[in-house]
Amino acid sequence: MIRFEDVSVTYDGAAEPAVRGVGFEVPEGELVLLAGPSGVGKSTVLGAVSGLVPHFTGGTLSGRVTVAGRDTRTHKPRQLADVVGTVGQDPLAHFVTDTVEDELAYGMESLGLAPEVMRRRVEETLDLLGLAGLRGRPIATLSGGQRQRVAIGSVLTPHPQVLVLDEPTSALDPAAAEEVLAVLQRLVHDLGTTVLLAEHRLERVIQYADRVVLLPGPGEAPVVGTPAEVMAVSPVFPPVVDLGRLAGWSPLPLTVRDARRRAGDLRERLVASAGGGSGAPGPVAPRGAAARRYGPAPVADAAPTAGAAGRRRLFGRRPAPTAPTPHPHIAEAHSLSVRRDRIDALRQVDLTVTPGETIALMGRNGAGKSTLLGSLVGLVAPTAGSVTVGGATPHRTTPRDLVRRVGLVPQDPRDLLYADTVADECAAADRDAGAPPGTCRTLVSGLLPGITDGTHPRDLSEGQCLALALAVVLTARPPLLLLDEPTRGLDYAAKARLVTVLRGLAAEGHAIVLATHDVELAAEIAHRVVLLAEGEVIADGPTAQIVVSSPSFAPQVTKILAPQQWLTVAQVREALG
Ligand SMILES: Nc1ncnc2c1ncn2[C@@H]1O[C@H](COP(=O)(O)OP(=O)(O)OP(=O)(O)O)[C@@H](O)[C@H]1O
Ligand SMILES: Nc1ncnc2c1ncn2[C@@H]1O[C@H](COP(=O)(O)OP(=O)(O)OP(=O)(O)O)[C@@H](O)[C@H]1O
Repeated sequence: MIRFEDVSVTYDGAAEPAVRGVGFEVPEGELVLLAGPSGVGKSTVLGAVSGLVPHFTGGTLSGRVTVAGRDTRTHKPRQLADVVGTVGQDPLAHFVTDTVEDELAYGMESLGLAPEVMRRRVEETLDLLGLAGLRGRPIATLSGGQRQRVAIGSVLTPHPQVLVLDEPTSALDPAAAEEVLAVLQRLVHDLGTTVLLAEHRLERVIQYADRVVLLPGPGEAPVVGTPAEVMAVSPVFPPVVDLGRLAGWSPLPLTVRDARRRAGDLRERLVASAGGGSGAPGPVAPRGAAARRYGPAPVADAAPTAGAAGRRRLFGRRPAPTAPTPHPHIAEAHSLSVRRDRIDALRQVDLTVTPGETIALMGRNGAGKSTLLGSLVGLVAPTAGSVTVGGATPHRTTPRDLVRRVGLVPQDPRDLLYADTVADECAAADRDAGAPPGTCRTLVSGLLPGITDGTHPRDLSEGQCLALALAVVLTARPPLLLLDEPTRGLDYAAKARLVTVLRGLAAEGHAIVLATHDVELAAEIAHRVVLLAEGEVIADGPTAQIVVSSPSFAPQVTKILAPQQWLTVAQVREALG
């Protein structure tokens, strides 16, 4: 159904092709996962299927791409629209109408479908994607995940033969991601739809893939095979594979279920090695007041078989006793309520943030995470209650004053980027922060190598764009750092580097609050998880305690090794010595 023959794409002005010598085929009725590191060319490959590359992006495409027999170089995207439905990485760029219902109908209207068919399919899709409650809402008022669901719904309604999806679950909460992937699988199985999907969070998608096309590195030819074959050699792999490699399991398990069946011996080895040694490198306990409140391991909940030393391994180092320095809270919210239009986005939220602690805000799409971050940075004013950051009231503080207290990397990192080149953006960030020249650029390269100075931020891949926005904000080293979904578009290696940078900042006393659906990231880095539901805080406590007890928010390693309570592969590796 989709065929690539020796395809190379070179963007205008680029010294090297973005992808080179790509050849693979996707048969009708298969779900194929396109995987590979950030910036390796996944979106470029997807764009070549829908015709956006090169018709909209410019550049030259050599070789041949055909979809349902049509050559995408000689057919413009509009001439492929009856066959291919595409969702890009930026849902906002995708929308043509103003409301949810209109958006779901738009693609069908352009294809001239009968009104009764349109009506039925809109209703079906609203139900399938859990959008019924939002049907009349203006798209501009939706949360990030709600928008992503609408974008996916709008390409499903015309029932295209081919779906091309770029990180379709990047803004979705874990349960919503599972629902969307189950819907896609049903289309593949029941209607014979062909799906080509790029995704970084392989732990979410690998079990749905019939085959994987891996782009291992820039300009390298793809590796094509079954998920198990490709995962055995891939430079990007989910925690379940990482754990399988560590434990020497063969064949490698790809799902939590398969791994659990193999995990008996590993659990025994972990019990046997729990006798001695030092603590494990989990989220390192914060200093000062936060350490007193959240650092010590939650002893009562620790694994019954692991003993005291083991418990220390599971939950991170017990903090060294510190003098009781009076650390003021860097941010506080008291009975904070925010009403947006007619929506109660936050209800009576109480939150304190202490220097040195890293907090993960988690919860369903639309739960109020971005609104809470927006309140802390003055973008959203409280309807009732109060919020302060560094003693100031954010929405009444001038931006100049506020940047010394708090920095936000927003859900769409492009909102932060204004300059025409990466170099100019970095120079401006250094100037604004009063940092030595080169500070921002060093951070960019440290997070994601391979970004060139002269590139226009608009032309960066999703992960590259995020790395730049992160670097711009990190250059100012704000005492309170807010990150909204900071791992979209980032591969596992870039995520690990981000974790290192953030741990360093936390160790120096910066407070970090991140809104994330990435349970693996929360397990790696957060001392504390605050769970929101419908604008209310429904849980607030040490990460291990909150995520272990939740089927939605538990990371893969926790699920595999339960009832022992491990969070990350790094902890297991350390424990095995
Ligand atoms: N329109 C464009 N003009 C110039 N260069 C571009 C353009 N689009 C992408 N690039 C470059 O091509 C390379 C591949 O980008 P692409 O977006 O295809 O990667 P990706 O694998 O999808 O990345 P990510 O995982 O971060 O989304 C990157 O180096 C990027 O900077
Ligand atoms: N500008 C706005 N006008 C009206 N309602 C809004 C606006 N922005 C957000 N909302 C609504 O407020 C609620 C909270 O949205 P918010 O963006 O804070 O959620 P979130 O937890 O960050 O979601 P996601 O995980 O999808 O990013 C949602 O119901 C959303 O639809």
